[in-house]
Amino acid sequence: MKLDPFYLIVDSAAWIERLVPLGVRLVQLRIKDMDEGGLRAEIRKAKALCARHHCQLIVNDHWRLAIEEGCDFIHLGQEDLQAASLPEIRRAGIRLGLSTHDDAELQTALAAMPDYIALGPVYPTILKKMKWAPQGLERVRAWKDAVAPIPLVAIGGLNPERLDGVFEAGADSAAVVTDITLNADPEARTREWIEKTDRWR
Ligand SMILES: Cc1ncc(COP(=O)(O)OP(=O)(O)O)c(N)n1
Ligand SMILES: Cc1nc(C(=O)O)sc1CCOP(=O)(O)O
Ligand SMILES: [Mg+2]
Repeated sequence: MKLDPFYLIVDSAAWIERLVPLGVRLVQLRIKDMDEGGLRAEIRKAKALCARHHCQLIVNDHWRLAIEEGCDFIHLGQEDLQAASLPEIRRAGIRLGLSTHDDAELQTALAAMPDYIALGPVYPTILKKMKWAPQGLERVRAWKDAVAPIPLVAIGGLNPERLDGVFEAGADSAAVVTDITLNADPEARTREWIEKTDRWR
C-alpha cells in the first residue's frame, strides 16, 4: 500500500473543510474529549468531505465509531490497541495504522500486521507531553529496516525544512499537526507541504 508523503492531522471537520480542498490526499481526524454524538457528527462530516475531495481519511482512537460510520482506515496507539478488539477491526475490513516509540512497541505493532507503522516523536513536539526523547533520523533508518515492506510514518516536530531528512532516512510519509494548524497562514503552509513533498510522491 502506498501512503501519500504528506499526512495532515487535524482536530475537527472544520479544519478538513478548510485545508483538504487545497490538495491534501491523506488526513487524520484526531479529536480528544468530545461526547459520542459530537464525535459521530465530526466523523460523518469528515468522511463526506474527504470523499468529495479524493482524500484518504484516517480516524484516530475512535475505532468503533469509525467502523459504524463506514470509514475504512483507523489509527491506534499502543494503549488504544490494548483496549481495542483486533478481530473486530479485521472483520470490519478496516485498515489500521499503529504508533510506536520503542523496540517493545515495535514488536507489538509488527505482530498486529498493520497497514503502516508510525515512529515518533522524531523531533521535539509541542502538541503533547511525551515520555520518549526525540528519536532522531538514525532511529527512522533503523525503523525502516525493521518494518519494510510495511509503510513507515514519521511524526513529531516536522516542518518543511525537515522533510528531506526524514524521507532520505526512509520514511514513506510525514505526519504534521502544529506546523500547519498553529501557522499564521495554514493554507499557505499546507501548499508549501504539498509542494515540498511532491518529489517523494
Ligand atoms: C500518524 C500518527 N502517529 C502517531 C499518533 C499518536 O497516536 P497515540 O500514541 O495513540 O496518541 P494520540 O494521537 O491518540 O494522542 C497519531 N495519532 N498519528
Ligand atoms: C500526536 C503525536 N503523536 C506522536 C508520537 O510520537 O506518537 S508525536 C505527535 C504530535 C505531532 O504533532 P506536531 O506535528 O505538532 O509535532
Ligand atoms: Mg491514540
